[in-house]
Amino acid sequence: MKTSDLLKQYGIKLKKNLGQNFLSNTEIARQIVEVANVKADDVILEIGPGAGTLTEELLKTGAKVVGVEIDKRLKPLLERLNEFENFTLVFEDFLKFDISTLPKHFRVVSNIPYSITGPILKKLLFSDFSDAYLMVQKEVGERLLAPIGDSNRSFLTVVVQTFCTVEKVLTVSKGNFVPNPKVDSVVLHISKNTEVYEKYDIKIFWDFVSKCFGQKRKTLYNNLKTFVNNLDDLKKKYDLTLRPEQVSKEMFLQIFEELLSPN
Ligand SMILES: C[S@@+](CC[C@H](N)C(=O)[O-])C[C@H]1O[C@@H](n2cnc3c(N)ncnc32)[C@H](O)[C@@H]1O
Repeated sequence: MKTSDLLKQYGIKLKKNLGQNFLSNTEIARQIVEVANVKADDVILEIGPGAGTLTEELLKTGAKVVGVEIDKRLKPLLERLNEFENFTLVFEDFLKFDISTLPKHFRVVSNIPYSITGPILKKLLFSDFSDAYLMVQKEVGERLLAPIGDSNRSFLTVVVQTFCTVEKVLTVSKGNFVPNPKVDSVVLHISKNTEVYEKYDIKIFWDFVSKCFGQKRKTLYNNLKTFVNNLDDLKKKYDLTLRPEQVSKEMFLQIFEELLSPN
């Protein structure tokens, strides 16, 4: 059944504040599952299954799917998928969900709510996930993929690109959702770089880079000055006159190692 008909049948009006732009094209859901190469022995986390369009395609692969949805109004609609024995449905705010209950190396396939992209990424990056296929708004995708020197580059870009490999695998136009969002979406593949995870503490690096981007328009020197006492040695080795968006992930890692890393 079409997503819009399902919503009508269950009398559900979508909420903007929950980022409820539901996928209405089953073919796109199939493409995402295919590109993610979902296998029967995978454990897949889906954040916000919504009306279950993507969920149903994930379940057909035989993979164990754990859907975490905040909106209890969607219960009757999503419970139609309980016929799949491989489905676990949890009604909870994902940001409060105990992610440690998932087995190590779980995978993520989700069309995530736009307004909490940052907190979702933080929770995933700090977890035992192995890789994620995330549908995000195009501009979020551009920010996470932004190269050195691009004004779109943020501290999140640096952390994600340092600890993971990020690539765009699909573009999905706005016409494939109900209601239609203002912008197109992209599907990103974010895959954990285990060597970097083993060597550095992502939580400390997250705080470090976030402070380095404290004032994006100022130089790295001026940002570092706010939390490092003496920059004399560092100034001799690195060009601290760069703005944070102009600094490579390698240079961030080197400075991090010198200053803060306990390893
Ligand atoms: C962009 S929609 C995607 C829905 C569905 N996966 C699809 O592709 O059609 C985002 C979904 O996330 C849910 N959501 C929003 N905030 C959430 C949160 N904090 N925790 C869990 N789910 C949330 C919304 O209710 C909605 O179902």
